[in-house]
Amino acid sequence: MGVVEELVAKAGGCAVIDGGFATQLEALGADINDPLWSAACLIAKPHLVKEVHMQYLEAGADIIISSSYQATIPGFLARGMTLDEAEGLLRTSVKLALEARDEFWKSTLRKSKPIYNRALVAASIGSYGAYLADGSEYSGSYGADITTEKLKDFHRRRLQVLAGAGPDLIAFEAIPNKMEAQALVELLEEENIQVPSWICFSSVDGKHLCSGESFADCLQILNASEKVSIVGVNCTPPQFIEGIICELRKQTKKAIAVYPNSGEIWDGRAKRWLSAECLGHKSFDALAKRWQEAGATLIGGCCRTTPSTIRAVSKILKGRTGH
Ligand SMILES: C[S+](C)CC[C@H](N)C(=O)O
Ligand SMILES: N[C@@H](CCS)C(=O)O
Ligand SMILES: [Zn+2]
Repeated sequence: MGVVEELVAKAGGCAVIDGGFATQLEALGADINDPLWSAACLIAKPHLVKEVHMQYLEAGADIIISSSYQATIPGFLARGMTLDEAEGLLRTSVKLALEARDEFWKSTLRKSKPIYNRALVAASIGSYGAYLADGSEYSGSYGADITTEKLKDFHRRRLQVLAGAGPDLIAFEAIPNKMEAQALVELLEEENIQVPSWICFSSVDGKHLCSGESFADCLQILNASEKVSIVGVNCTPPQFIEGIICELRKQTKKAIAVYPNSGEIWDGRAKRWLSAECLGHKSFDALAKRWQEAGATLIGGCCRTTPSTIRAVSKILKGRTGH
């Protein structure tokens, strides 16, 4: 059994992923209005990065995702760093998550009735659109010049460095189009990455990827790869998740991960969240139960969800929680 299957089994059939990372850094006072977004904290506020990981572990997350979503080598070079420094910061993102996991696990083992699982650390890799810092992870429009080869070149070194930093998983997050899915699958093969991966898409209509392309077409690409253990969606409004799980279930036998955002909408130009009516009478955790029943085995939250959200999700999915 692989590490993920083992964790899912230990968690009683559904593992809990953490919640919004960048937005929780912001809630703790970090300024992430920056082209590097949350990765700016790797330079300026690494202690806050670790604190957010700790908050999600305490809330009951079985999987924590590193702070590297928008941490890229070209992004750090544009900040005036050397290549060594840029690669060092990528490693630091994984190191901070591993340290938080290990410290939290050690403290848990000292308790007489441990209620937690030893969490896994997923190294985050955001899309090319995240690096562009213009909200294009929600449009999937990368322009006519972008090719699969260019996307592979963009992702290659970061993937090598993060995979070598000792995470349990690689989490490709908010992938908005089919070309990028193809590039990632080819890259995992070319680099012969041994760390299991998930590829999660973003959607703004609940029926297609953000680009308008079909889940069925993308799943065909992912199904052909043994390097991709888990498929799913993240940073997508919660009201669309149940329908997407049903669609994914038809298209794949791989495990399904879902970690939607709060339903608020990101204004990529103004760089702020706009409120939206979306949950109706249902709470996020009540929806999480339905996502489990629909067939997702890894469930958490993305932007604007918080440790309280994850505590409630953990409680409803496992009947137990942190404090
Ligand atoms: C998931 S979105 C809210 C991330 C932020 C975006 N890449 C930006 O920098 O504007
Ligand atoms: N893991 C990232 C995803 C952003 S869409 C975060 O939560 O900040
Ligand atoms: Zn998000």
